[in-house]
Amino acid sequence: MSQMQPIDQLISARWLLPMTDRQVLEHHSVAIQGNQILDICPTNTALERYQPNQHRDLGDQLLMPGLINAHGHAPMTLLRGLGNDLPLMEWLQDHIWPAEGRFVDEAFVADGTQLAIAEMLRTGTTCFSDMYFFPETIVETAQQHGMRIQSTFPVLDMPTQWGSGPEEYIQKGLALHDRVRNSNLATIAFGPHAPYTISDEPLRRIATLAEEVDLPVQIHLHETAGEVDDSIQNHGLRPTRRLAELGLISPRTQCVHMTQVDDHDLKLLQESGAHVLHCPEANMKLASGACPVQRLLDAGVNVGLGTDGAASNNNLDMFGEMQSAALLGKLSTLEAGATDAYSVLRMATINGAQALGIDDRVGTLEPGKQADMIAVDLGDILAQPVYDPIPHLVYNTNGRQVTHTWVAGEPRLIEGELQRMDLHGLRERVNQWQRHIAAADQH
Ligand SMILES: CSC[C@H]1O[C@@H](n2cnc3c(O)ncnc32)[C@H](O)[C@@H]1O
Ligand SMILES: [Zn+2]
Repeated sequence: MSQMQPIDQLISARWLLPMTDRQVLEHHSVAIQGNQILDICPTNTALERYQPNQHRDLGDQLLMPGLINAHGHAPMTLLRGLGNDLPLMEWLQDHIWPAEGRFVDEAFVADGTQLAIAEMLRTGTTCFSDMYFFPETIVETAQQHGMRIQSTFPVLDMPTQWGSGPEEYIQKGLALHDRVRNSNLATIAFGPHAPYTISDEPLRRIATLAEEVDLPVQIHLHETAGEVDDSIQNHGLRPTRRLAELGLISPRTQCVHMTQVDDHDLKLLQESGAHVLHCPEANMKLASGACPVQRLLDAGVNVGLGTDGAASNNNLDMFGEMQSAALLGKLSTLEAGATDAYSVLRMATINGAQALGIDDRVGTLEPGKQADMIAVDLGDILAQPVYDPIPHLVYNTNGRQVTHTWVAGEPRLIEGELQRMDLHGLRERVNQWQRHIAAADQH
């Protein structure tokens, strides 16, 4: 008789979506050893082949890769709902930047990040990219709660609570990179805020350093038509062209928003291998515009998906974001076939991983990859019938249907309950922040 192989965990479900192609596997299991996927096979075979330390049979649920929120500002959960129904610059200048100037410190960043992590783990996100002040605190909080992160350290011309100017931001960011270079969960990237908050000289320096140290660069780009017009006035160039001339449009570049794309911009993106990160809900809420996602995908540009911060969304639920991406893509082109459900699921998984440069580790369920996975309950009567799980996930599902979340094989959400997080203490601190911030916003 053949020997059964001892393994750490076996997780079985009615449906399994590996996201390596459009297949939906039925009655399959994932075998996990340590933090990695060892095998994916029919459950009958798995039960003959493996002797798991723990076997979790999820019944009428679906297993898929954890979602990758490729752009956001985690601590801004504490500013959720501050300044609504306003365009970008009014929202930033009259509400957000004054509140940040007054309240952002390490405690604000730690509490806001924990709140964001609670929401993201609860709604199926296993990896997030972040751009905010005090990235050291953000990375530490993500590591404490076992979440995968790309932390992009901000670089701007002006001084903030975190630093005096480009030189100090870069020096602190690179020191953070040095500290986490061996981490399994955290990677670091440059985060020049936007073409309108940083001048040519530091942008050129970032391009050189990113190449030398081999780090990605994430930047808000072409968020509004106004940004493009201002750049033409101030620099004689559209922002993407300006960045390209400074050496900053390359396969390591993650361009956030891109609601304005002319033929020349498209060519620059296509030929450089730069990535686009689409944030449909923030773009709709601030009336910034619509990123031409299908046109980019058709041209071979990799497009990931992000929520942006909770202050312009106003949640971090990537299921809602997928639905918005699919619907906005159709409305803005008047093509029902645009941004189809499978393409949007790819944007929220493997495309995000590619943009962040971690697709060798996450983004699909495959042997050898990290066990970053989620289980989604498709059994509720309100979700019946399920003809095809792929469109069902995009058009019917919301983040609260996520029942389990694993990061690197560790369960962070079990049967809807966040593990190892003091939600009571967090709620008290968030209430305190709200009282202080609301009082200041009225003056
Ligand atoms: C430099 S840290 C991040 C900085 O970005 C601000 N921010 C949040 N959302 C947006 C957006 O959509 N466009 C531009 N800037 C944004 C945030 O308030 C921080 O100041
Ligand atoms: Zn943003």
